[in-house]
Amino acid sequence: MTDYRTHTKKTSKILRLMAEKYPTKEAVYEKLIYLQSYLSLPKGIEHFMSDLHGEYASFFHILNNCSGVIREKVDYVFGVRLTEDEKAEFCTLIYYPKEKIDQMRTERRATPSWYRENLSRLLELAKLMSYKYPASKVSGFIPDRYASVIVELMNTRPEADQAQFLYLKKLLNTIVQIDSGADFIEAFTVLIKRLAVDRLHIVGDFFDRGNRPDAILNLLMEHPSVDIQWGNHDVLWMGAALGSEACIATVVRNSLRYHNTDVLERGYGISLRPLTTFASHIYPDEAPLKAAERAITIMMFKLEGQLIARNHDFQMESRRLLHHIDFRSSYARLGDGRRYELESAYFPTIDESGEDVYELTAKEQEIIADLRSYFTESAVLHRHVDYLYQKGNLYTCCNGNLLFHGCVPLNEDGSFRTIRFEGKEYRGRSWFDFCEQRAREAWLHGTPRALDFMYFLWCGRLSPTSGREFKTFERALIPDESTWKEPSDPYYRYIDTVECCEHVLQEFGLDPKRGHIINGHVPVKVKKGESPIKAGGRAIIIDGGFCRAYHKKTGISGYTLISNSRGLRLLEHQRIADVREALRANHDIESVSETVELQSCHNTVGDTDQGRAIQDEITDLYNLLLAYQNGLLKPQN
Ligand SMILES: O=P(O)(O)OC[C@H]1O[C@](O)(COP(=O)(O)O)[C@@H](O)[C@@H]1O
Ligand SMILES: [Mn+2]
Repeated sequence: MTDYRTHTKKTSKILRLMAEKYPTKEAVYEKLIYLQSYLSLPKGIEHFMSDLHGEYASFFHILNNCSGVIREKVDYVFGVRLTEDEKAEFCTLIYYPKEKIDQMRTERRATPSWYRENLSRLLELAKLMSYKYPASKVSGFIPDRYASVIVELMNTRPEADQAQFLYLKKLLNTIVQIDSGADFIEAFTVLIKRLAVDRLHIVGDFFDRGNRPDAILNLLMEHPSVDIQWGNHDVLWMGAALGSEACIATVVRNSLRYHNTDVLERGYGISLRPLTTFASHIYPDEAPLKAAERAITIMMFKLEGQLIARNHDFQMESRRLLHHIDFRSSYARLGDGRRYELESAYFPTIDESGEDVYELTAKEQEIIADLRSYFTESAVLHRHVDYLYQKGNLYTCCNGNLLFHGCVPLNEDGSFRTIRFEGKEYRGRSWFDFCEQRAREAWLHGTPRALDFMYFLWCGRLSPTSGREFKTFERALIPDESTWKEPSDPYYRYIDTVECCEHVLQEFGLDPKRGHIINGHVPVKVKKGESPIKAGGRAIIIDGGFCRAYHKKTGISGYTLISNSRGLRLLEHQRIADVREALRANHDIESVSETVELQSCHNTVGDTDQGRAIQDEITDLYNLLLAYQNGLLKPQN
């Protein structure tokens, strides 16, 4: 009885709230008709990318050419009506409208007929691409200032009727005559790009290696529909911004290694001056950058060592190695019991005879405190980190697929690994949920334990974003490369088996037979014949190496995975293009397309997560209509 009453009370509360939004029967009809029919349209196009690693030029181009989709649509619409050169030039106009128009003006080719011709081509393309969307959604994609004229243009049917043909001609002529051709071209290109990508998923690693992660994030922040799955490099920077000293030292070290100090200094206003001055003092024989890298590396090992010592649950004891250095002989004893010679025996900042090799010197403390204040006070960095927290998660379940950067920790036999942490046990999804919660604690409360945790997420063997035992100590200090190999989680082997994929999908509440796992983190060595498609398409690893440093390894320059109404398709981007190159010769990134999965029937909006939410709304609307009809609620007139 009580249950029934609470239930009806709750229902009528929902109905009353809905009645405020839809006060008349007509308003309910309108919404119901719209939602019901929307469910039958093809599902929106999702694009997935990962491991952007600061490669702004490539990302900018791929965002502008919508991963190659625009070129395909142009081919489809204009086929042999335009020559290859004309199509290439038209594509460049869509990718870079402002720059292309400037170029045409400088070359005195921007004639009224050029404007008219291109506007009419853009209109034709936009019309074809809009068929997948309800009209109201299309108008939402049009930049406000031009909405009414573009809607008018989109509604013309010149092929059906002579009067319509003349009407369209007049519209275009007037636009050009009053000198607004350039504005309208630009507005159309915005619309076309929105129509090409309904949702963008970035499966982690914005930062490090490439030099403009800040510009990537600025660009992305303008995109209307994005979600992010954090990568290990992202959590490292997030931890640094929030004040973790171990994260700060590592970020600075990575930037120095890749000569990317501009990101820090110019992008985020973080001065490395105190560090470089100090470093050139203690390593006078080294070049300034090298000296700074050496100095911060030792600080990083000290801070990391302290952090590992106070966090046994991270299970990273094997990474505390400074105290295994025999400073007199300049050898270090590693976990395998063997002694390895060090690259250098010179450790001016370590008190070799002292009690604690992990203690920072007074000067080091001063430097890290300075750096810490720069990181925690950089407004630009904090805007980016807030965005990563707002749009990002450790994993995302979207339309039946599971997205995360690294791995689900497994045992050697492929079962989920149980992880003990602070007296509790976690495995599979519960471990992801715990890790995400702790990462959010760092953002919301900045607790020391959560800040330490961010470092663990960056490089912990059990971290879902890493899943590798980093050999930073060996890579930095021991020339013998046999010590550099980083053992990784069994997940990275098992992911090639259908059984493992199904097990993981099920663990995250997804249909094991229909879902896919989408990961980044591990560069796919295409050159060596490795495929990004695992377990017959149940998992796809889309780290194609946007980052230049990895091109040699992967042999390509990045992937975009595309999910449309017919299935999944992978685009392999062949070589980097940039704006100048595109404008000079209308060059595009060449992309090779591979079908991962082709469905026999089209997926509709009704088959998506959004579709299921709409279905709920429809049920509520029917109930409201019923309440209006049977007098439970009174509609307004
Ligand atoms: O997530 P990613 O891109 O694989 O980066 C982490 C890797 O980078 C490293 O820190 C190596 O970096 P370097 O190439 O700069 O030496 C490895 O130890 C680690 O496995
Ligand atoms: Mn990674």
